[in-house]
Amino acid sequence: MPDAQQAQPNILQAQDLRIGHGRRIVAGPLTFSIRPGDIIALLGPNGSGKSTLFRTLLGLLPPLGGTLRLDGLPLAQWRRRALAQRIGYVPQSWGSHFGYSVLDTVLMGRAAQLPAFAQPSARDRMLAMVAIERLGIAHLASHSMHAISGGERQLALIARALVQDAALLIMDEPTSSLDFGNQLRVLEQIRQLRTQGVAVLLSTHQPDHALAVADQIMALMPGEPNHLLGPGPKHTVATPENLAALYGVPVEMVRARMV
Ligand SMILES: Nc1ncnc2c1ncn2[C@@H]1O[C@H](COP(=O)(O)OP(=O)(O)OP(=O)(O)O)[C@@H](O)[C@H]1O
Repeated sequence: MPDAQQAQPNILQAQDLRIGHGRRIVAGPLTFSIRPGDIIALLGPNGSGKSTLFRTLLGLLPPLGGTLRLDGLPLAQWRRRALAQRIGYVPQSWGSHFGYSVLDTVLMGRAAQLPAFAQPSARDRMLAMVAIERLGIAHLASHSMHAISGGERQLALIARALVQDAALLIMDEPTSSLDFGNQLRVLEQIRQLRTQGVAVLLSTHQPDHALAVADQIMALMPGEPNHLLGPGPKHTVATPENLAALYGVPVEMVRARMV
């Protein structure tokens, strides 16, 4: 990590955080911090608590222990709108029943930055179109979100997060339903966010994607409750031994390069 980045104050800091549902602690204690420009990949088998962690970081689930601070202030003290201006979220799927167009959906990303009830401006529309073009879906701008493929919908949701101007983007398996070309395109977009000082925390079931895009990796290791390995430099966390312990299968690694 460059020195300048290390000197930046934390955006998010979790100290001995315990996460879960009701009284059941799924994982913890978790201690990590996220600074501007960090790209951190979160690995963990099915049911290990990745979504539970994201929901906790988004203020949708209360921590079951420890502390969680955004810009130094306990997360519980943040108002929802202010939180949405600081943290953007890219879900795995689009749950809306409304037939919004791709452009309208991406424009919703600007809403967090606008005064309440304000209409998006020409600049907001321009920023939305730029993001749509960056992700290669300009030809779908006027299409309904219901009338495009799952992978195209995911690209639209990533475009929506890009225009949000949030300091931290949380991405739930951002490449899961994308074809090979779009996976590389999205990983490249994520890497470019670092140059804009945006921090990204993303989950993935593909360790090779974590190695391709992240600076640091952390993993929810099996246990009662699950515990955190890392975050640390990617090649020290994603070792064959650690990945074998994480997924319960023998792992051999070969180095390949993404061009
Ligand atoms: N709403 C809920 N109420 C109670 N328990 C839940 C709820 N949602 C998830 N869980 C449980 O919490 C644990 C962690 O689930 P979570 O969805 O966070 O895992 P995950 O790592 O995101 O899994 P996947 O990779 O399959 O998406 C699991 O044991 C799950 O059954």
